[in-house]
Amino acid sequence: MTHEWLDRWREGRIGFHRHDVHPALARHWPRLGVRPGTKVLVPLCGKSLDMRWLAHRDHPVLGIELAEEAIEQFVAEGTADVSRYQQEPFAICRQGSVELWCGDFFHFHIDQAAEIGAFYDRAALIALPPATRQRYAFHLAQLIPPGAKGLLITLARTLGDETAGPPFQVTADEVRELFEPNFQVTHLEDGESEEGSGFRESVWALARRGPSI
Ligand SMILES: C[S@@+](CC[C@H](N)C(=O)[O-])C[C@H]1O[C@@H](n2cnc3c(N)ncnc32)[C@H](O)[C@@H]1O
Repeated sequence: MTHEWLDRWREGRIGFHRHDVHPALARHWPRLGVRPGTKVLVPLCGKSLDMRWLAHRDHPVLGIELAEEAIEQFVAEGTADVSRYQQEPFAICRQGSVELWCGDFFHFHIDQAAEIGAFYDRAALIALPPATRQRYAFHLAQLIPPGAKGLLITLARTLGDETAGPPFQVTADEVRELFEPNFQVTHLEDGESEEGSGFRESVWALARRGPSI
């Protein structure tokens, strides 16, 4: 799967990338009550413009992305100076208040997550095959401190093979199964299914519960 993502970026097969800010982020983030200044973790971030939206609202952003191409494209599309440094095994690229960590999300360690106080997942969970999603939910719970909140956007298929992907369908039952052990899970909305897209999005607010994991 790792190589497939790198191939996609190299070949420009990035249909998942949006050229605008996700409307559900703009609509729901302000209602989560995450304080300005809180650092937001964006796992499997691609070169999402949502990170700039969060940064403009005074949130330092820490994105984690496997593909160097994605990170280079993100900073090339920005205007601020870029600084680069290393925190093994990640190569980090900082532009303004957005830090992009190039490497595998599952290698990102709790010690590196010290300042994180919120998260945003659009097309991260649904990029992962079923067996990896449990690992993702557990890893996220390890990185997020009690009380921290996040927004999660999932997809359900309205057409075609329900097991195909990426993107993978993640049902409401699965969201609850994956996250309820460690998060309070609130369903916020089901989006419209865009004509012919074959998908319907769902938006969730998650709040990390006490220390048990
Ligand atoms: C479906 S895309 C979504 C990107 C972004 N969240 C967005 O909304 O545009 C999934 C991204 O996750 C990256 N990725 C996949 N597995 C990863 C992993 N284990 N660690 C970090 N990034 C990963 C891929 O390279 C790809 O850019």
